[in-house]
Amino acid sequence: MKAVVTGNEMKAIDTYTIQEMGIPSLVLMERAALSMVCRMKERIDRADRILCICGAGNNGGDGVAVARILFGQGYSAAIYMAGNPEKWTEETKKQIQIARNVGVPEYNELDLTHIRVLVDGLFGIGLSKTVREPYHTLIEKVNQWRGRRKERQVWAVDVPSGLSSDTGQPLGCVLKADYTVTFGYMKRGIILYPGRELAGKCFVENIGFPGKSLQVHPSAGFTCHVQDFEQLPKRKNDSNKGTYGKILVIAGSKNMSGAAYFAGRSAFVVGAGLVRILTPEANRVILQSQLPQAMISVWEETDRDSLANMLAWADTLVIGPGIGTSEIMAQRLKSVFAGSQCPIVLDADGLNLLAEHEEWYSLLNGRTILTPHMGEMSRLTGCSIDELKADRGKAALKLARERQIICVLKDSSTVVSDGKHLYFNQTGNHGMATGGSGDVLAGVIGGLSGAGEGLFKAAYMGVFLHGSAGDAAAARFGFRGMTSVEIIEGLIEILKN
Ligand SMILES: NC(=O)C1=CN([C@@H]2O[C@H](COP(=O)(O)OP(=O)(O)OC[C@H]3O[C@@H](n4cnc5c(N)ncnc54)[C@H](O)[C@@H]3O)[C@@H](O)[C@H]2O)[C@@H](O)CC1
Ligand SMILES: Nc1ncnc2c1ncn2[C@@H]1O[C@H](COP(=O)(O)OP(=O)(O)O)[C@@H](O)[C@H]1O
Ligand SMILES: [K+]
Repeated sequence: MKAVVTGNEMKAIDTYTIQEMGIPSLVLMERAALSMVCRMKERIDRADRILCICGAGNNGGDGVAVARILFGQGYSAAIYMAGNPEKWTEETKKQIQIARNVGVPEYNELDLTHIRVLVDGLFGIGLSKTVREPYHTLIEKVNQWRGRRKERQVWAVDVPSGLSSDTGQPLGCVLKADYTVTFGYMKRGIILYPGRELAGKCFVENIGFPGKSLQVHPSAGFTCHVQDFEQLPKRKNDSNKGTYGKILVIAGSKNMSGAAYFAGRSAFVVGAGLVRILTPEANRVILQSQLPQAMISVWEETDRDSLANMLAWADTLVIGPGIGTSEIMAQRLKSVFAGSQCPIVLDADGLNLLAEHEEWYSLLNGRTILTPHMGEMSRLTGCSIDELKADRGKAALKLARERQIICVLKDSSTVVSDGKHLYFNQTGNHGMATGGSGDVLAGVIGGLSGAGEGLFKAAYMGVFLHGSAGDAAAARFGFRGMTSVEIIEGLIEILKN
């Protein structure tokens, strides 16, 4: 797992490193600039004209140092100081002084005519509120210059200027980058859309912040990488089907057998020992033929005693895909919540029913993972989708804390919260915007929970795994061709490897 920080969290780590650890600010800056130059050299030519646009803050100081190092190595690099000289920080002043001593060319006016590579050191994590003039006009001018011309490159220092490093939203306007080299730790705003797109390809460079800085100023946010697959529950030789969890999937309605199939099959694929699907009679034959490994029970033959037996049997319940929102289903869900004690993954129509029955939260808290997409989240919270997207992390954290549940807020950039921590997902792709993809996720999380994972870990590992499966599916079948069936194949492939 790797930390994902807000601007303020990064500042606290910065300050602690400089003031308490004694690493001088200029040393960090030099390392930041060196790491950036190293990345750039893999992708630029010696003949390229490079212009570093620098603001008054330390982001500008980094930009000046980048220009000076490139110039010293024989590249055609120049500087344009965009910020107000009265606001230059001490470090930035020092960098300009060094650059002038060395003889790095300096533009007095912004002229992009012959430039091929632009380094954006206008604003970093110090940007507050909406970008003011004259910077707004400057950013628009650079964006126009870049246009869609592939031969022109923009490299953002730390974060693209104008982007909120906390929410991924533009603060008025953003200088669109092809590459971003971010220092210390990944920033939330670079993972969350539209920031992820505006930042281009991102490199995280450790420029010497000691681990102790993060221990003293821990971040609430984190993300997972491929090595975190190690965290998945281990399988044992000396085991049986009861070892890996019994999952009861309550899913499907008369014209929706697929939702039950996807959730049930995915729970099996991540390793569940036994899966039982409770669904209407109309789905019995379909599911028995499509998913013979699952046990099928039907609502029409379920009385109070048999429901109690099923609930006592299950280690985890996955509830909601394709169940509809009828009054009779609402009554059934209430009996399920009241009659069970095990973890619950509540998805889709289960969430829509919950939005109409707030009193159910008292039956759910402490043992439930809610997996809303933006529309369902809007129904659950009463906030508009735009309000939710303005700060996804905050929205997930708030619901989780207030309702004492785990919130998986699904989107192109999914976040997961237990009310204290925030997982930011980096796997997955637009090929996953396909019917049934969410049902697969519910089954994956249910399967992991049934295998004994804690709720929060089952939720974020499930999201990580599901996105990775989507990436494997896209690699094999392409974004358009892949459907939820291929996402399940992707799951099988990555879990095998
Ligand atoms: N401690 C350090 O010395 C280090 C700093 N680093 C760099 O320093 C950056 C942070 O530096 P700063 O804290 O100086 O901040 P920034 O350089 O990101 O931004 C501050 C500047 O932007 C102006 N500004 C802020 N909001 C504005 C708005 N809405 N419209 C117009 N102007 C606005 C401020 O007046 C100030 O001049 C990081 O992003 C990183 O690039 C790195 O070099 C790592 C080490
Ligand atoms: N553009 C995208 N990038 C990454 N993941 C996506 C994207 N679009 C959708 N997803 C993922 O696909 C799943 C869709 O879930 P959901 O909307 O509930 O689908 P359904 O109701 O069809 O099952 C979520 O896990 C979501 O994060
Ligand atoms: K920048």
